[in-house]
Amino acid sequence: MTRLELTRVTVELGGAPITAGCDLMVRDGERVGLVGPNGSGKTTLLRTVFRAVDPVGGEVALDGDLVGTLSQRQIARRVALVHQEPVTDFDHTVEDIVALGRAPWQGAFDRTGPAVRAAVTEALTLVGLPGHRERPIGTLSGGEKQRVLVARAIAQESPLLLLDEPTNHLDIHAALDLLELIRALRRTTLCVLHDLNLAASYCDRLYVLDAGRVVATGAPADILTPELVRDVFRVECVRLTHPTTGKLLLAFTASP
Ligand SMILES: Nc1ncnc2c1ncn2[C@@H]1O[C@H](COP(=O)(O)OP(=O)(O)OP(=O)(O)O)[C@@H](O)[C@H]1O
Repeated sequence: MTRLELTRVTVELGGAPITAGCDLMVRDGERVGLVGPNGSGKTTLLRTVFRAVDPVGGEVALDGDLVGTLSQRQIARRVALVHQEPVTDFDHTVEDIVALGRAPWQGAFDRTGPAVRAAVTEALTLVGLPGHRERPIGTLSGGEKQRVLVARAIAQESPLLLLDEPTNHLDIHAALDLLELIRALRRTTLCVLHDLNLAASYCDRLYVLDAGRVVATGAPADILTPELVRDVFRVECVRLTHPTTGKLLLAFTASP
């Protein structure tokens, strides 16, 4: 069982308010999306979960435990992060990166131990990169790098997965592939996504952030109305139904 609960979370950075009184819950097994315009506070909210940012107000709880009472190691056993920056550390091999996922579970970090090697093999096989183990990370494509970060999260065995724009640098095939891979992992996930159609097809529920506040939450088809999209994202759209998946499909036009 895993459960993430943010209650009235308020964050200030550099003396400026970034989020204000945000409530957000991710229940066991759910795939929850966090959407909103650039600068609305999505990444900041995500960062409160692993204490990269401490709120000035409100609470963040993992399975009922306030994250402020947990060590980084305890948090890392419960939460894995797949972030948006491409891996730029050219010197490390794929194996080095994935093995880092085992660090929260080890006494003295030993990335060459047989248990770690087995975990790396299993994770790389799951993400479809079993032959990439010895490759320097800098030689991989953007899609492959993202898969390596997912493999690291798999090796971490944390029940909650946080994803910050995981499809950002990916072409549409790689983006759909990655989301399908994450869906197949069946972890509880909170995922920041910019593409509302990807969010609508991938997520059970969405939270919409605007200027640091949660302005809507619910099933994508219930909340992504033309009015909300206009108010929050400043574009016009019409709602369609995907002919094969039956999912909500938004067709956008720039506002006049
Ligand atoms: N360390 C910091 N000091 C001051 N302001 C910050 C800091 N980090 C972030 N901010 C500001 O907080 C606001 C929210 O940023 P955040 O990255 O959370 O937004 P976001 O919704 O994830 O944006 P994007 O979609 O562009 O990634 C932005 O205005 C940003 O400039």
